[in-house]
Amino acid sequence: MEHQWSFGYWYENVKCYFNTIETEKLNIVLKTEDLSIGYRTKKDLLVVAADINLQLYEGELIGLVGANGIGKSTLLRTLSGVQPQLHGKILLSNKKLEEYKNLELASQLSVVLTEQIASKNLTVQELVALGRLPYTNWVGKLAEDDVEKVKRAIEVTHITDLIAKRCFELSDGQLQKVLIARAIAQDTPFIILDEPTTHLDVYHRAYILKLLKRLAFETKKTILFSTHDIDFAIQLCDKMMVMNPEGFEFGRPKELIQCKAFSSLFPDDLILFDEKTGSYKIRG
Ligand SMILES: Nc1ncnc2c1ncn2[C@@H]1O[C@H](COP(=O)(O)OP(=O)(O)OP(=O)(O)O)[C@@H](O)[C@H]1O
Repeated sequence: MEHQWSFGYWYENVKCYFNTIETEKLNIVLKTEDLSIGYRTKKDLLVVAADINLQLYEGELIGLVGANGIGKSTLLRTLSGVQPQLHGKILLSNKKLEEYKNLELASQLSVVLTEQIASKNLTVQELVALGRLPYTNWVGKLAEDDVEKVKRAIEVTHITDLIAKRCFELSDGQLQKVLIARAIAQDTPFIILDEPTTHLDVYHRAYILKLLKRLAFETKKTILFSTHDIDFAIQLCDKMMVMNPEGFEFGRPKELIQCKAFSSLFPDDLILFDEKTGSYKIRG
């Protein structure tokens, strides 16, 4: 097993872990210490991944990639507090995740997961406005600033023509954009999205990922998303996390290409990673 030196820790299961010096000036938004994720039933324990030591900084767009079933959703659900960790610590803005009260957490972290939403009877406008709930008074009345944030989120996600529709009337791709709009309206320092581009056409995949990139850069938000669009993620992300059966690799896309993180992600009988273009090609 190879080891990688990073911030004074040896990570047993990490082949490549890069965290370049300039990011040390920025605030750490999320930190995990010896995190294990998975599922506990009465009889069994399924450890999906262990020894996850991560530091995510403000203003970073981070893409999480890996093969089907490797544990991306499990990790994102654990980091969002939707399911408990098996072991280790998750610190969000220096405070343990489990110590947050619901409303306080909702002002720090917005989440777009793949689960079906319960509120499909709401109109698009109403669903996006729910993003402001952590900030409104007890009757849920929106102030001028809330209305402006909802309007802006609707505009930047290109869903203005959908606002009067009820959510059950939307296509999967349209609903995906609406959920992203709700997260943007929530205006939190940290955003987690599980496969935000799955149902989108190629133009809107690029559009949404560029929007997330701009949002991270301009508003210093930390945005972590999982994706199977590895090529786009390589082009746009500041950092990437590659999950594989041996553990994970973390760093800038260029650094990960150099340490062959993408080349060894899938069996090479069908596809090969082209380091020059940063994309997969079908074997001839
Ligand atoms: N509720 C659950 N209970 C038990 N095991 C689960 C549960 N949900 C997922 N798993 C298992 O955990 C592992 C990781 O699943 P997960 O959904 O996190 O993978 P993923 O990387 O998001 O996959 P995909 O790319 O296919 O969406 C898989 O082996 C899966 O079978």
